[in-house]
Amino acid sequence: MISVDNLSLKFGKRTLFDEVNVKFTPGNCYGVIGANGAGKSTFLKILSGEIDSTSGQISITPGQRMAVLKQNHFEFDEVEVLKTVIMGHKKLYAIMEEKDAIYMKADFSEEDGIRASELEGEFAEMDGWNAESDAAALLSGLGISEELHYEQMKNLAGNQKVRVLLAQALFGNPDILILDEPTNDLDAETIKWLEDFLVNFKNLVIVVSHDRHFLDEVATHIVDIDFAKIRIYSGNYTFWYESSQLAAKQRSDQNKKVEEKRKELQEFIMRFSANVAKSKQRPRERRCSKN
Ligand SMILES: Nc1ncnc2c1ncn2[C@@H]1O[C@H](COP(=O)(O)OP(=O)(O)OP(=O)(O)O)[C@@H](O)[C@H]1O
Repeated sequence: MISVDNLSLKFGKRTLFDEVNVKFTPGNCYGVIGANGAGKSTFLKILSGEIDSTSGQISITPGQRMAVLKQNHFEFDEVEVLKTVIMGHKKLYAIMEEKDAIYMKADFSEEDGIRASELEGEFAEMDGWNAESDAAALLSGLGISEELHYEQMKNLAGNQKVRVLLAQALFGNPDILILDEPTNDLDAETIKWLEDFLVNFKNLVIVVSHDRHFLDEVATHIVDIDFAKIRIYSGNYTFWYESSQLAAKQRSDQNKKVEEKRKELQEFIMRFSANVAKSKQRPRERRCSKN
């Protein structure tokens, strides 16, 4: 779970977020929407710890692993594709590296043996033996064919890199998945694959997307960023849109009624004032006629 308490962010004189209080709970997929420049990407960066808020607090359930779709397409240029995906699970990857370094040693000591067996235990617990096949399955699902799995990232086209980085974020069943515009550069078939993946994903997802159809398919809740406030609504995008249209219509009908009443009252006051003025004039007219 992620809990956001009294979060504010200011850039110079501009307040991007003002005293935001929201909670994101496991099992839900939150689709983040808002006008261009409302602060969607910035909000995800605060949640993932990439940038700090001006005030307030973000609390994440201890021990939960967060995976974030990387935006820098060149970060892993010198790394093999399959390895890039596995690197998405930092702890598992660190264990693999340490294990390999020990086995490469020419002078393998008793301590090395003890450490290696500890690492093997942790590796097995994390389902490490399936890491490569899981990573390969994700890549294939995202349209990266097997002959590219052992290529370096720099040899891939831009739209292929995006898919590998997406596989990296999805790898290893993270507790919290943060995705900013994941459908960019994906074809319709791959978007469908991602929709199915997210619908079946049991943990917490927070996703920014301009793709309304995608949000309709995956979102269980809508997070609306508007005028420095953040509100969460249950339901997918269409449900949110129709509810907000209905609410806007109800507000507009209500405003019309209030305006009609105000006009009626104004007319009444004018008529009343005119009558009072007339009645004040009459005795004077009478007095004038006597003289
Ligand atoms: N480091 C920064 N310093 C100053 N202003 C910033 C900084 N980062 C972001 N902003 C501003 O904050 C606002 C929100 O940016 P952000 O990218 O989060 O919006 P967004 O809702 O994701 O927009 P879009 O839909 O266009 O991607 C923008 O006006 C942006 O220029």
